[in-house]
Amino acid sequence: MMELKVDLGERSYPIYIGEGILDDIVDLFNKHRISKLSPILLVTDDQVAEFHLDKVLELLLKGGFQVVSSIIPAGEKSKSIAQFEDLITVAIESGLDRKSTVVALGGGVVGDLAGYVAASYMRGIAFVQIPTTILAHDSSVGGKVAVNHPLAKNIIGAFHQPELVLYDIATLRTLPERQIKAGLSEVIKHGFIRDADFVAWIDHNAYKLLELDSEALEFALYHGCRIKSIIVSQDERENNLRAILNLGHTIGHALEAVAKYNGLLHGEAISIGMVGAARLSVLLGNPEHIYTETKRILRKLGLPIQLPKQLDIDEIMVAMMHDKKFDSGRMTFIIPTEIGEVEISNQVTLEQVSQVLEQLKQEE
Ligand SMILES: NC(=O)c1ccc[n+]([C@@H]2O[C@H](COP(=O)([O-])OP(=O)(O)OC[C@H]3O[C@@H](n4cnc5c(N)ncnc54)[C@H](O)[C@@H]3O)[C@@H](O)[C@H]2O)c1
Ligand SMILES: O=C(O)C(=O)C[C@@H](O)[C@H](O)[C@H](O)COP(=O)(O)O
Ligand SMILES: [Zn+2]
Repeated sequence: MMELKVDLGERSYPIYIGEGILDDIVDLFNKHRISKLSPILLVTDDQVAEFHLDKVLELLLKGGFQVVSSIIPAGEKSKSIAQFEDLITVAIESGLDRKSTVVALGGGVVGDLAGYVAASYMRGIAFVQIPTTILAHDSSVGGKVAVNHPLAKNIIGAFHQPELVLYDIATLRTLPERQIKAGLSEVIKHGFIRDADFVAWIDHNAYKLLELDSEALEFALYHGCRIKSIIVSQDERENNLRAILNLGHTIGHALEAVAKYNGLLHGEAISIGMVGAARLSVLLGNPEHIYTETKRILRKLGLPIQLPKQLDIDEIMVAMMHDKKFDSGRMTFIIPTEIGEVEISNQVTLEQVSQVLEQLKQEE
């Protein structure tokens, strides 16, 4: 089992990564003092439940924990105020108290939603992340928890760090192919923002990653979590530096909202957004290879690079104005200045943005 630390003073916590480590869940929960006297609310979705819920429930119950499980419908639409309220109802009716823990078993949707329940219930109770997607190497680390509003992605949320992250790579073997590719979008994002060698490694090992080769996967997820945890440790609440983790998200989040959280996966939207950020970079005077390389590698990972033609550019522009990085009338973009390096910029004009959105519809 590999271990990383998210270094946040008294809110520090470990990320455990390894194949088969769900078997150690009881020992890890005991080590991190998860209460056995108060009920745990275990949140998962109907697809994850099919493959992984029974095992987790059985281990926890045998280990002496009291567990109430709640299964939400799979998919981004569950990151809603309505679903949040339903889970709070379950928490009240099941007698969760201040010593209770919310456990998220699933991808980023379950993690963000369950985390927001943990952040809000009785003004905040303990939270554990058990990520089951590749993408969730990102969402399970860093404490951003949220639900969506029809007009703006993740606009209702909090910062609420987990007690621990238990990442069993064996759970990834039941993932559909499209979700594997979407997850790799955030893995390569971590390379694009901080580590050109990691990008080169992913480029070289792309096919191994797509086939879920154990060694390659473990290295990529460990490295992705490591880059994320270093950045979060320096700027937990996104006062500045942490915004670089948003590469591709100014455009990507707007695409998700305009698509009504349906049809475009988060990782896919971010892939298109990263091509957009690379195009903006070139418009701002950076070398052309930033765009061509970004696009080539994302394509190699089987990710979309073209903005869906049915999405309306004016609607996307309006959605971008609701981005949390929008500041004093200007959009903020994370701009790659080289492969593996980025800067935070609010120097991009609205004309440049709409020009790039038009170009993104023509990408091939
Ligand atoms: N909080 C953060 O820092 C952060 C970071 C990145 C992304 N996010 C959020 O994460 C969400 C996307 O996460 P995601 O891509 O994991 O989506 P997801 O949670 O919807 O999972 C993707 C799909 O895979 C299924 N699934 C999950 N694990 C499975 C498994 N092991 N086997 C079979 N099927 C499985 C799910 O049922 C779902 O249908 C978005 O809402 C995004 O905004 C948050
Ligand atoms: O952890 C962060 O910070 C990120 O930006 C990671 C992103 O991949 C993630 O999608 C996050 O939820 C976006 O945050 P938001 O503040 O733009 O909603
Ligand atoms: Zn993201």
